[in-house]
Amino acid sequence: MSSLEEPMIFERVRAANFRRRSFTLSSSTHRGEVSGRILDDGPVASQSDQCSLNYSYRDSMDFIMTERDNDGSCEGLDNWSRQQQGWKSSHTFLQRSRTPRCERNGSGATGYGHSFSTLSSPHDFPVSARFRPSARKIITGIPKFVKIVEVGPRDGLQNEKSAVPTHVKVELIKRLADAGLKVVEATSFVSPKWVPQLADSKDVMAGVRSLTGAQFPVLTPNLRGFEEAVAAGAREVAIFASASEAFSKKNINCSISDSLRRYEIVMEAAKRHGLPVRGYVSCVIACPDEGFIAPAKVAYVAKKLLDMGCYEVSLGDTIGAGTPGIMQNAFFYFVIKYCQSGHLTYYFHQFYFDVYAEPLICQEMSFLCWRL
Ligand SMILES: CC(C)(COP(=O)([O-])OP(=O)([O-])OC[C@H]1O[C@@H](n2cnc3c(N)ncnc32)[C@H](O)[C@@H]1OP(=O)([O-])[O-])[C@@H](O)C(=O)NCCC(=O)NCCSC(=O)C[C@@](C)(O)CC(=O)[O-]
Repeated sequence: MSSLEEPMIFERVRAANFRRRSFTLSSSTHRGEVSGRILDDGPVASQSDQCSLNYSYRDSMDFIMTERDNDGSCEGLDNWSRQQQGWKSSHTFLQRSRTPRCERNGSGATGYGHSFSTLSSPHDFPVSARFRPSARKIITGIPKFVKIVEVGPRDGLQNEKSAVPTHVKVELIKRLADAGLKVVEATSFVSPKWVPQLADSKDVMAGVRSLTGAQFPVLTPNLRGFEEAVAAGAREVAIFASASEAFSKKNINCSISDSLRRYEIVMEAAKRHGLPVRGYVSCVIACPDEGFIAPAKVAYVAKKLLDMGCYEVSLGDTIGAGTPGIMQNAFFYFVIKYCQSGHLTYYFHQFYFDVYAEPLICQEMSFLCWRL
């Protein structure tokens, strides 16, 4: 067991904070309503299946099920991806408000401090009988331990309106590590035109390079970022793709497929340097522009990242759209099914906790759901 895999008493977390409460999720965009309860010991209790989905979510699932290759590869996903080009969910969000978490000079954006109505989603669509046992197994099989990846110094500070002085960032990182966090994402080596808040990444790394007892991965969007990160002393990097085309373009100014090609190059360089690479997939449940994202798209991008060599892929619920129902139903089963050899984590934001578990943990963090 590595130092990252610290046991955490999950039952205690649940018992202390998951309050029983009722909720109703409804949508005016389609005649759907999903209702249920968040239970102390499990997620959604019931669903009223009145959803009328006007795109073939089930069909896409079946397609992938049948197209999966005998050797376990996911050529079927590639086929599906090609066939679905231009696919758009006809669903839209009902958003009570959408307030970008940051003002940026450029158009790069991932910070969506959302507060929106949760709707019945394609992910809430009841899974067919043959999926059910595995889905249950996934839910009951988690987790023996929890891995926390603290991303505040990076994801948090990238959204600050005013510049945080470098020494304050370094002190924050030190204190987070002192508090026992074993992985603290320190900064990003991205374009300062896009994220001016993290323009001091080299100096931040200089301040934390000598720290021991924790890992300090950094985000690298391209080869240039990777090389600068290595020169600054980074010993682990992360690459970040998206399951949403719109988000990919807004965040890193390229399509999903271009980003994957770019990351292949970063990965090759990382292998030469012997550096571990973590992967992110943003918008795994929903995108602020595209609406709900098909799990197949998520599976496709996650698998690509794992295949190219990421030791772990974090599934980013970027705008906090995940609900217990979504988790219980097709979504994770589906993604896991096609990333069988991989290691997946669930990346959620404080929003999730606010809604479902009180601000138990007041940091954005990744949550180790299961090990495959
Ligand atoms: C990817 C690019 C660079 C493409 O940006 P671009 O404008 O398409 O690329 P470019 O190659 O034309 O470069 C533009 C300028 O940036 C420079 N440049 C180019 N690369 C670098 C670099 N590495 N470091 C420093 N500078 C760089 C480059 O030299 C050039 O400078 P100029 O010639 O105009 O003076 C840009 O879009 C970018 O930096 N985006 C980063 C956006 C970002 O950091 N978003 C937040 C992180 S992702 C996230 O938060 C999601 C996550 C991980 O938390 C999970 C979740 O919640 O979903």
